Amino acid sequence: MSVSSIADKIVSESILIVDFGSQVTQLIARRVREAGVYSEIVPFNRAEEAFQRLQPKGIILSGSPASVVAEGSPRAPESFFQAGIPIFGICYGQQVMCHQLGGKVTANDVDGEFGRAFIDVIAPSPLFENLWKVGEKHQVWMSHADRVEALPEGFKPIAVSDGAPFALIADENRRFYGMQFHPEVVHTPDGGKLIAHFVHDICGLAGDWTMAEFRQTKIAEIRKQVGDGRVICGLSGGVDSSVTAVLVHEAIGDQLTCVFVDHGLMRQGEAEQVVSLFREHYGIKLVHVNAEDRFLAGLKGVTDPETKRKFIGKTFIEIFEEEAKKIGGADFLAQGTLYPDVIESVSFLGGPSVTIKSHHNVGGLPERMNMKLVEPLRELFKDEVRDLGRELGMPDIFVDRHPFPGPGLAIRIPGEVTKERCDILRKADAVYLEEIRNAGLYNAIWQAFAVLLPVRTVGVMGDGRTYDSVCALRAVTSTDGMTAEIYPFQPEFLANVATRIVNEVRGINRVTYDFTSKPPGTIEWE
Ligand SMILES: Nc1ncnc2c1ncn2[C@@H]1O[C@H](COP(=O)(O)OP(=O)(O)OP(=O)(O)O)[C@@H](O)[C@H]1O
Ligand SMILES: O=c1[nH]c(=O)c2[nH+]cn([C@@H]3O[C@H](COP(=O)(O)O)[C@@H](O)[C@H]3O)c2[nH]1
Ligand SMILES: NC(=O)CC[C@H](N)C(=O)O
Ligand SMILES: [Mg+2]
Repeated sequence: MSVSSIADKIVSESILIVDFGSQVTQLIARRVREAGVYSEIVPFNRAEEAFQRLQPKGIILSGSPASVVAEGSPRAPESFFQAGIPIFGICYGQQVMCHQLGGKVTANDVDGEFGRAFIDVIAPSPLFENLWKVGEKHQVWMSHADRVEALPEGFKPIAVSDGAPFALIADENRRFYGMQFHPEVVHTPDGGKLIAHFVHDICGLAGDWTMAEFRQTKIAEIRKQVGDGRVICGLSGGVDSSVTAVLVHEAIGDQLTCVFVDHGLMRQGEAEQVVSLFREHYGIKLVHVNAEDRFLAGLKGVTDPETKRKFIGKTFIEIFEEEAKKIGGADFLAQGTLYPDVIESVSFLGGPSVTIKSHHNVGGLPERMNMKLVEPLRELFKDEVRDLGRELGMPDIFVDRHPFPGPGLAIRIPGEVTKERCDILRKADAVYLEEIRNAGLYNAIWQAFAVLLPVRTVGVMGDGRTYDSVCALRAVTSTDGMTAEIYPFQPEFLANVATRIVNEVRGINRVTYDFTSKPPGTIEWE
């Protein structure tokens, strides 16, 4: 198949997900993609224009914190119910569909159903043929207070629960389905299969969307967007920018120049590894900027976390500008922006959210440099980016790498950042990661690192007194970094790492483990 016909196919064989602001809308996209079908999430108030562009083969309406009966609560475009294509409403999505089609929804602020529930299947449906049978009970996950009291014409219940007589409803003629539970979360064990049945059996999509096709489509798109233009890409060696660089390079070759900024805040051996992989494996044009002195000079005496972050972000931008000028200017900036970074969630809380910490990113760059953005990973989640990296033949050492923040070790050294303290932290971090790798735990952990605390404590080594720094170890599991659980190491493992660090790293005489989940903690310490 030619590249352009693949692109046409992907766009025409898609599912449109209408976002009403649920916390878990992204998971719907995820399940659809797992079923081998391309999908896009759009906020409800922009859904109509997205429909025109995509011409989807099915629509999924998400949940919402809003109540259908509240004044001004969101609605699906009326035209969707006349489009002649299947619709799948989840929770609020079911309620809003029933409300708009003439059913009745009632508000309930007293109690609701939150958490695990069971549904009884009471009628057959093509939605779950070969999956569920009449008379069976299935576990689902509920999170609602409002409920549908009367169904619109044409609908009938096909499963019921104690709290929701209309747990699952269908209008088989129009191919409209609604459910009070959330099939997209893992606590609904068959939920992913139910969504797969909807996109395959009800919408008639083949489910042959693959990373190989995605790669070809993106390459075609990048070529079309960039033409003969010049592109620069900030390369950190992290998963997102590395995959972006390799993909863009495959599309436009030498028109791409990568800029790796070594701010002296990298982990042990990291700068050398990034530069050699890219120079040797890929022959990608790569500018290696050694800016350690500049960053450390600017960080001298700085102890406030936000001041550190802002200085580092600003200096990154200055360096990108300088490097772009040296190659005669660039028309485009390639960035590894991922789906969780771009989702335009619908805010019901009013007002902007508070700044917890200023993440370094190059978001401020394009406006100032007048460069257009090339963001081929915008639709993907992190693990899908890893799949794409593997599809591109990239080695595991890049693809499976834990995320590493742009400001690097500076935000893992509370207090003043000096070269000496960076060196101490680099050694402790390397021991910790080596032990994690040796124990075969690296890929089970989302992110692990050491932090060097500005606290000195007393110890005894070789019968002598020591008075040195404390090192904290952190390891978390997560899916997107927004929430995280601590990794439950065996005590023996941590004791062994602590012994090695205290013995091998001069300057550290005590090691602690951080047991804080996110929230209330954040993953990084600053
Ligand atoms: N040392 C660096 N040199 C050049 N660009 C960098 C550097 N650090 C970060 N960046 C830029 O900032 C972007 C954001 O960093 P971020 O850490 O979110 O992504 P990443 O490093 O590519 O992937 P990962 O999340 O796996 O670490 C990167 O994609 C890259 O373009
Ligand atoms: O590129 C980045 N620039 C930053 O300034 C930054 N701060 C935090 N992180 C990473 O984001 C995830 C969530 O981190 P927090 O819980 O500390 O906010 C974790 O994976 C962090 O490592 C950053 N990444
Ligand atoms: N999860 C949801 O979509 C909830 C919908 C609505 N807010 C309710 O409480 O019933
Ligand atoms: Mg990174």
